[in-house]
Amino acid sequence: MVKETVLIAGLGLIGGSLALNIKEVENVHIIGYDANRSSLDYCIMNGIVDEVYDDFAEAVKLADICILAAPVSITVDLIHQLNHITLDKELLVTDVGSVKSLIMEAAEQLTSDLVTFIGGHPMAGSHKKGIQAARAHLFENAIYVLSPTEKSNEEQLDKLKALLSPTKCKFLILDPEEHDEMTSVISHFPHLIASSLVHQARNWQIKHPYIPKLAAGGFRDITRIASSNPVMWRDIFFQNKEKMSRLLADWIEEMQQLKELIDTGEKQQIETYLEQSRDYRDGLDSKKKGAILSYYDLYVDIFDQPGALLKVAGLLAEHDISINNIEILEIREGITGVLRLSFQNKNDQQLSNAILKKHKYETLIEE
Ligand SMILES: NC(=O)c1ccc[n+]([C@@H]2O[C@H](COP(=O)([O-])OP(=O)(O)OC[C@H]3O[C@@H](n4cnc5c(N)ncnc54)[C@H](O)[C@@H]3O)[C@@H](O)[C@H]2O)c1
Ligand SMILES: O=C(O)C(=O)C[C@]1(C(=O)O)C=C[C@@H](O)C=C1
Repeated sequence: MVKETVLIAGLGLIGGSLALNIKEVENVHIIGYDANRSSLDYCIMNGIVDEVYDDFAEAVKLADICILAAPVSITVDLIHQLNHITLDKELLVTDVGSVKSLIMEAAEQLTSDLVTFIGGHPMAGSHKKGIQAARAHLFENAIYVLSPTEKSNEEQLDKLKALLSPTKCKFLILDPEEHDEMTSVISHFPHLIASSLVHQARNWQIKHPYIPKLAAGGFRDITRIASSNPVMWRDIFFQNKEKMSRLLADWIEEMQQLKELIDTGEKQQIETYLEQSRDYRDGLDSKKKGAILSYYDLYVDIFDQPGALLKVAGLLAEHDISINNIEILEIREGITGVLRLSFQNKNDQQLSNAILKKHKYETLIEE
């Protein structure tokens, strides 16, 4: 079987994580392109790709499949560049951009008969950036949106799905406009709000220098994503500008209504508002509904002792249980803190609960 060459253009968190998965596919030669030389060196040193190039045109001429994994504005530029590169074989191009419309518009302007584009977006990531943050398991069970074009056919779509199959993603075909509206609500706008909450705290810190010390689990949970990559998010906000602006207008109106309820002391209405929000949020996590990817969580009380976390992880490792994520929700000196352990399946969650209980840990299972 002839080896296919896959080019990943942009070897950061997402491009690097995809490379780690595509390595599992047989008969694939992975080449990488990035504007940052140290990312390319890191990829070679760690065997993430087979070869690297610092010239896009040179690399793309060698490729059968090209995955564009740079920030969205750069992805648009790279698609435009494809029109000025002379190819001598067919090329299937996809991307991973968080906003689809402008990327798909650029793809429609591709002139070569040899080039076919299928849009893509894995609905998983993190607030970290760069190749060092790349992880093979990043996409497990996540939705992977694919947006075929008029020119693309089923065979090409299947080829792409096969290439991405080690990610263990669930593929979902979406129209770009629909995609951008939904992601603006569930991904892009929440990032803006998280950042605005951090700004608000920073402004109040002028009056109350002690504010950061009071920031406990709640503030940390809701603002984690404010630590994300500013360049990437700036690009996302502007590529999805109209939808962001509309959501901001809706949000301002809703905040105005809430202000009035608070100002006029409408306790019952505020309680109802909170109840409705809690019920919808809890429903999103429901494993039966499967609306949001949720892990099987187990909460464990631990004391602030050296090695407490290692001890819990060690006990589970002895039983070959793999933990998907560990998060310290809150820990203060000398008192109990809470560890949130997330597992991929119910069996691991239940088994871990039994093991930790046997070792006298206080646990709580999230059903
Ligand atoms: N981070 C997430 O949670 C997430 C999730 C899904 C999709 N995405 C999308 O994935 C894409 C990449 O995001 P990321 O999180 O991997 O960012 P990242 O910053 O970790 O990686 C981006 C990479 O692109 C490279 N790059 C920048 N300019 C370039 C250029 N001109 N030519 C070549 N390479 C260039 C950077 O050097 C870097 O290695 C974005 O389009 C983003 O919208 C991000
Ligand atoms: O987990 C995170 O930190 C993310 O922000 C991931 C996240 C999101 O959920 O909004 C971010 C951007 C994407 O395009 C897809 C996923």
